[in-house]
Amino acid sequence: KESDTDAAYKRSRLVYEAKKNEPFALIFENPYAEPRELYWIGSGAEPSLMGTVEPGGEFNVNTYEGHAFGWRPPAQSETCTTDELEGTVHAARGMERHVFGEKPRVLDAHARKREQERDDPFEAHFTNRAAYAMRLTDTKNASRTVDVAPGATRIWSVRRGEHYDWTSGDGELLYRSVIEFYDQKKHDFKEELHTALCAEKTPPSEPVRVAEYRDELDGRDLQVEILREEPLIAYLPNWTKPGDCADMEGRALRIGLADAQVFGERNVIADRRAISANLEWSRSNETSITNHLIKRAFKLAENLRSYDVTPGPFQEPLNFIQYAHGGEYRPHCDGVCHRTPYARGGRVATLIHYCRAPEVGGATVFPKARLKVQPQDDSAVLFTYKQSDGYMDDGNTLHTGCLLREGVKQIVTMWMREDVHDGEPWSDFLS
Ligand SMILES: O=C(O)CCC(=O)C(=O)O
Ligand SMILES: [Fe+2]
Repeated sequence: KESDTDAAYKRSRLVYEAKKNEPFALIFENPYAEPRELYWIGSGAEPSLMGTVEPGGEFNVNTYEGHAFGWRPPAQSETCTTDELEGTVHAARGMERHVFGEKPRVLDAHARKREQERDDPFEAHFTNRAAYAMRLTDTKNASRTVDVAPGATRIWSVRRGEHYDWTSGDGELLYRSVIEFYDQKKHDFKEELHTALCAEKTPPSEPVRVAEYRDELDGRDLQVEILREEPLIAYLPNWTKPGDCADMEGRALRIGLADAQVFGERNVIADRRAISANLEWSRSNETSITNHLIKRAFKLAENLRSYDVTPGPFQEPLNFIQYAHGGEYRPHCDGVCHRTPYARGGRVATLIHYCRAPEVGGATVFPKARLKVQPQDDSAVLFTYKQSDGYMDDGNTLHTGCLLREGVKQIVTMWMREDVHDGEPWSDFLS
């Protein structure tokens, strides 16, 4: 007599075999600039033409597990033999789409389910972990709003990519929950180190001393407002000249501003909600505004911290960043900030140009150092994280771009590295 386990196994094999023989949909995509002919390679002598796929176009077929397809540029000859094909692929369940020229991508059952579910609604728990009442609002539907008492949890149906705002009793935006992926259930509002610093009631920090700085490159006398000595955090009023920022903005817009890095499948990013473009050192125009600004900033760092930093194409590109309402850059260090020895080729300092100051919110704050810089047009902030003892900072340069409450904020971030040169550019030191 057959055991239950054997019977169950046989049944599952039968279901599997049956499914295997069911047709499924497969989309072919032509990424090339010219059309491609799509062929089915059956058991016959010659592949048979299914149709022509236009540049960027798609072609749907219903096919079966293991069936073969091929493609080639059109009008090579009236007939087609397999060796005239430019590429071939075997259809597999879970393939769903095949891009000519690319490796076949077959999703296993689990990945297929995930893919389908990615944008499905699910229930998320929003908990107010602060000691005061907060209001929660769906940013794509402002009438969907609810008060959340201290300690209380609200359960809402949400989808990946949505944003939910937490505002205080007086209507100030304090936190934005971002639904980064399907089934991310827990979304808490809690006071973080930077919350109070970022709030409007906290004024910008006063300098501990003001230093005079002679900018030899432009023949200008500038003031350096030292907010902290070691690691150094300094505010630089009037750092850029009229036209400097407009030039960098123009370059960035010509390149095109795009979302911050995309990490594999995780393409909703909560930590840095802004669009940006890299501004490279200009090799064709050595006296470009960007190059000049880099030279000026490096001189300043050399002067204030005796850093051995050399400007040039071997340094990282600048990053033009634009924040809109609700944008922010959550707390992070630009370099290493946990008191380890400086490693050759690493970042030692950051200079942020404030090109367009936000109207409300959008300060840069340093939670551990408890400092706040409120951007003004054409000012900048410089902070250094390689200390004079050769060790890195211990967290005082941790910083955040606060939530932008009104207006637009445009900055240009510059990083400085020691020990980089033409033979060993910055990209050699990515770990
Ligand atoms: O937007 C800001 O104020 C901070 C930007 C920042 O931290 C960065 O670009 O690394
Ligand atoms: Fe940063």
